[in-house]
Amino acid sequence: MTSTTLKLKGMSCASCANNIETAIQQVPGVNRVQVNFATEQASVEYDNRDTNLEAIQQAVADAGYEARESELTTGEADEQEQKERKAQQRALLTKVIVSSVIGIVLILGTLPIMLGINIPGWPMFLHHPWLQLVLATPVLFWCGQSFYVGAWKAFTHRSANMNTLVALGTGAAYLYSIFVTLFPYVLTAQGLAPDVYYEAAVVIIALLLLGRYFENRARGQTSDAIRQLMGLQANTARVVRQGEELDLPLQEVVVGDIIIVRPGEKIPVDGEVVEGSSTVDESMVTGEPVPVKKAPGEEVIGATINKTGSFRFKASRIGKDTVLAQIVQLVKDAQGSKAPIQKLADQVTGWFVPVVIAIAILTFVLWFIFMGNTTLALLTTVGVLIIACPCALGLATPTSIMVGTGKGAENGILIKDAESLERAHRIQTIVVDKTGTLTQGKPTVTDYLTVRGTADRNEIRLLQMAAAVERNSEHPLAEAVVQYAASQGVDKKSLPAVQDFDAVTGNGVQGRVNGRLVQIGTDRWMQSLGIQTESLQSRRQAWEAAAKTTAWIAVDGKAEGLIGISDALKESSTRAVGALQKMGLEVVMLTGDNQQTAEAIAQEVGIRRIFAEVRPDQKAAQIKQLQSEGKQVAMVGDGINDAPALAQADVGISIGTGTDVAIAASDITLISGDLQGIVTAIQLSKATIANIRQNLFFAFIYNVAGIPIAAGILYPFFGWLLSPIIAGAAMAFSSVSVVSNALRLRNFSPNGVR
Ligand SMILES: Nc1ncnc2c1ncn2[C@@H]1O[C@H](COP(=O)(O)OP(=O)(O)OP(=O)(O)O)[C@@H](O)[C@H]1O
Ligand SMILES: [Cu+]
Ligand SMILES: [Mg+2]
Repeated sequence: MTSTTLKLKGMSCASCANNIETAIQQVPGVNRVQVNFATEQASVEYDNRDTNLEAIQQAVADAGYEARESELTTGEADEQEQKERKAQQRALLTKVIVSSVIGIVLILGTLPIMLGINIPGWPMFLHHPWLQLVLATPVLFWCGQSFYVGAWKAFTHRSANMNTLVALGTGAAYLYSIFVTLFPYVLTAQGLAPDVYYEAAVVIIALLLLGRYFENRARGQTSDAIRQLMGLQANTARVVRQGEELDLPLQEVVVGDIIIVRPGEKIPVDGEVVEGSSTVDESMVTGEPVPVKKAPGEEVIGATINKTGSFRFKASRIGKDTVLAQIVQLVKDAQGSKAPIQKLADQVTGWFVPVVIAIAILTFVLWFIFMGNTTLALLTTVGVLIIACPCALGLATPTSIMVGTGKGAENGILIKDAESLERAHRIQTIVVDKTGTLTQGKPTVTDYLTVRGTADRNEIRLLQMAAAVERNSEHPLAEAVVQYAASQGVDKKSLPAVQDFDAVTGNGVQGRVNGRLVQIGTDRWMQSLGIQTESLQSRRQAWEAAAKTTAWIAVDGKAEGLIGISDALKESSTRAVGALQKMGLEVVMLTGDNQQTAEAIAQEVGIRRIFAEVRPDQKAAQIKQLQSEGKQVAMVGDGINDAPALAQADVGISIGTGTDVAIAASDITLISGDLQGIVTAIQLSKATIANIRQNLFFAFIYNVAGIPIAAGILYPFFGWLLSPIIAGAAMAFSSVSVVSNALRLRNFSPNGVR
C-alpha cells in the first residue's frame, strides 16, 4: 500500500472536490482517497501492484483537473504557492476592477428606468441596448472566462459544478438580452417591455470575482500557522570545521557538525550539548513558557532561542528530520485531512448542482406557464442558479480545521488529523497514566533498608547485585536503582555479570549474579513467589503512604532489602487535573504501581478514581471497560509502553518529552510535558467544532433560505423578488463570511480554567 499527497489545480468549488474524489476512487487499486478543497490537496492510498501514480493523475485529468506530485520541500512548495497565489490575485484584481467599472456604467444607464423617473441631463445613451451589449461582452468572456471554461470542461466530462451554475445563470441573462436587442418587436408585439439584463450578468460576474478575491485572500491566511512555524527556522549556523568557525547556510550543516551558539541566538538544528550550558526558550516549539536549562548531554531543539549562556552542540538531526520540520509536516497533514462532521456537507454538495438545475428549470417553467411572464421567469431562474452555489458549504469545515490545527501547533499541541480534533470535544473521561504523565518520570531512590538493619555489612554488596540486575532493565525505576547504587559507592563499571536476566512484566526483574538468584520487584510478586516479607512491612506501608514506589530485593528466595523510590509530581499536574474536573470531566488514574502509592498520589493531585496494579498489557482492557460504561475516553500517556491503551482510547494523547515529536501513533501530542495542554486541547476542539457549526449554519442558510426566495416564493405574498444581483452578492459573500468566521479562531487562546 502506498500513500501520497497530490497537489490539485483547477477546482472552483466543493463539487469539484467531489468530482475529483469520485474520479480517483474509480481507479482500480485505489484504496482510500480524500480531496480537500481548502488545501487543494488529495491524499491517496493505493496498491502499487494494481495501479500507479500516472493512472491516478490521468483519472484526475480526465475529470478536467490537474494533479501534480510535489517534489518540493515544504518551504519551497509554500514559497511557490505564495508566488502563484499573488500572481493569481493580481490577475483577479484586474478583472474585478474592469467588471466593476463596466457594471457601474451599466447600472447608471438603467437607473432612471429602474427608479421610474426622468433625470434631466442623465447620459441616457448608456441605456442603448447595443452599447450595453458591447460593454457587457468583454466582461462575460474575458473577466468571466474561468466560469465558462470551467463549465464547458465539466460539461464535456459529463459533470457539473459551481461554474455550470454561474455560466447558466449569467449566460441565460446575456443570451436573452441579445435576443431582445436583435428582435425587440417579438416582445412589443406581445405587449411586453423589451428589457435587457446585461447589467445583471455583468454585476453578478463582478461580484463573484470580488468574492473570490476576498476568499482567496482569507484562505491564504488559514495556513499562516505553517508559515509562522517555518519562519522560526534560523538561516545560518556557526559550525566548527577543522578548527575553524564558519558561518554556513542551514542546508550545508551535516549530522555530527559541532555548532556554536551564543547568547540570544537561535539554535539552528537539533542536537546534543557537548560543551557549556545555558537556558533555552523553547516556547515556540513546545508551548512551554518557562526557559529550560541545558547542560552537556542534553538535547536542544532547532529554532528555539538561546538565552544567556553560550554552548557548543553536536548536530543530530537536520533538514526534514528536525523536530520543527516534523511538526510542520504533521500540521500540514492534519490540515489536509477531513473531519467526520464534513460528511454531511459532502453528501449535500454531491447532489447540489443537479438538484439546483432541476429547481431552476422548474422555476422557469412554473413562472412561464402559470404567470406567462418571461421576464419574471428569467429573473427568478437566474437568481436560483446564482444563489444556490454550494461553495460556502465546501469551505465550512476545512477552513476551521486548518486554523484550529495551526492554532494547536502554536500552543504546543500537535493534532494528528481533523477527526482527532473533532473527537476531542466529546471526551467525558480522561485516563491519565501515573509515571511520566502525572509525575516527572524521573524516579529517584530515597530510602533503602536491609532486613538486617543499618549495621548490615552486606548493605553495599546487596546494592551491587541489585544494580547489576537492574542495569539490564529499561524501566525508569531500574535507572533510579543503578543511580542510587553509584551514589552509595558502587562502581558502575565493575558490576558483576548477570545470567538469565528476565523482566517480569508489571512485577519486576530477576537474574543470576554469581550463581545467586536476585529478584527485585513488587510486594505482590514476592507474595506470589512465596517469599516472606514480614520484617519491613510497616516501613513499606509508611513509604507507600508517602507516595513512594517500593521494590523488594530478594536473594535466593529470601527478602533481603527494601527500596523506596519517589517520583515527584509535575508542577502542572494538580492544576491541570483541577481544571479538567472543573470542565466536567472525570479524571481517572491508571498505573502499574501498587494501590497505596497510587492512592497517595491521587490524593495529592485530587483524583478520586484509580486503577492500580494494572499490568501494561491490561491497560487497554481497562480503557475498554470504561468505554463499555458508555463513556468517551481519552487516554494520556507517555506513548511508549502505553501505546495499546492510547490506541484503544477514543482519543489518545501522548506527552512528548520535548524532542520526541515523532509520536504519530497518538491522536494528539503535547510537545511539552505540561498537562495543562490537555485542557487547552479540549478547549481548542470545542472552539473549532463550534466554529464549524456556525460555518455550516451560515453556508446552509444561504442556500436553503436563498433558493426559495430566489425562486419567487415570497412574490405572491409580498411582491418580493430577489434580484439576480442580490443573489450574486449573497453567493459571493457566503464564502467570504465562512472563511472570515474561520479566521476568528485565530483569536483562540487557552483561557484560564486554571
Ligand atoms: N525494573 C524494575 N525494578 C524494580 N521494580 C520494578 C521494575 N519493573 C517493574 N517494577 C515494579 O512493578 C511495578 C509495576 O510496573 P509497571 O511498569 O507496570 O508500572 P509503573 O511504570 O510503575 O507505573 P505506570 O503504569 O504508572 O507507568 C512497579 O511499580 C515496580 O514496583
Ligand atoms: Cu460557488
Ligand atoms: Mg510505566
